[in-house]
Amino acid sequence: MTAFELDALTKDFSGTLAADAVSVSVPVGSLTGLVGPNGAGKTTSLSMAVGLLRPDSGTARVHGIDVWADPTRAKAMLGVLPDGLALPERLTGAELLRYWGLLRGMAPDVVASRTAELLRILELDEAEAKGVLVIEYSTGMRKKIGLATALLHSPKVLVLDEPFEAVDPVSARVLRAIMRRFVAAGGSIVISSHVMSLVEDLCDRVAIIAKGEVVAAGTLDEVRGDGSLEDVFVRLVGERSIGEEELAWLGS
Ligand SMILES: Nc1ncnc2c1ncn2[C@@H]1O[C@H](COP(=O)(O)OP(=O)(O)OP(=O)(O)O)[C@@H](O)[C@H]1O
Repeated sequence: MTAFELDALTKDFSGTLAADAVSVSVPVGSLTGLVGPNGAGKTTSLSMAVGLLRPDSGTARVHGIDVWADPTRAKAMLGVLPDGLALPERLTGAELLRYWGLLRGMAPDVVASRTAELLRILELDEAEAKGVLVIEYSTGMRKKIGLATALLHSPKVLVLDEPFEAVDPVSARVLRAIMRRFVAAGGSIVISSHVMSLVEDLCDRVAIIAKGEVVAAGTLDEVRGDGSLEDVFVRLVGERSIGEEELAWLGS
């Protein structure tokens, strides 16, 4: 069964075809990695898939529910960590989560207990005790509180755009453990990442996107064959080297 289906999602930004019929299937219980070079169309595709950016054409379905035709039901099943998350910043992490949970119609006592647990597991509880506001958070702390907002309502599908960006190695382990726990409990995840080793370690499926098109997709083993994911990525996306004469002024 498919948890999350991106079906021919297309977006043209005044002549830039950022996503050209992007189709990606995320089976239930899978952890799917979306990889591709800068500007490939990952954020555009994921934003359309979760209901943040209206596609020119194509659809996205969460457990069969169309994200754009039935957003309320679809979004109840989605937990989203967008790229460059805009958060209300003059709140502490706990205040932000309470506000987020109540907006979603959750019971206040459930919000309170999950908030305390998430802050503790994500090691944001010390900052909370000192009354640190989200505006004062580091980039990695912002990722973590963003992930907490994505998890709070116990969604069925997590969509995480660059979840490990700026996150320290200890916290990255915690994030990986949370993701594995989520999948073991029957959830499904799609992440975008530039870190191939991490995708190989964490994901069971992968889609490579380049210039707005999916150029390879399948299980990790199907996509990488006998080589590494990085080898396949570079082969499909094209290598770029620096010539002898380029940047010659550096160090002169
Ligand atoms: N709001 C926008 N208006 C115009 N062009 C856009 C907009 N958002 C993205 N683009 C363009 O669409 C293309 C895909 O961008 P996108 O952010 O989806 O790539 P990405 O794969 O997420 O890149 P990165 O890995 O650098 O985050 C790029 O050419 C980008 O310049």
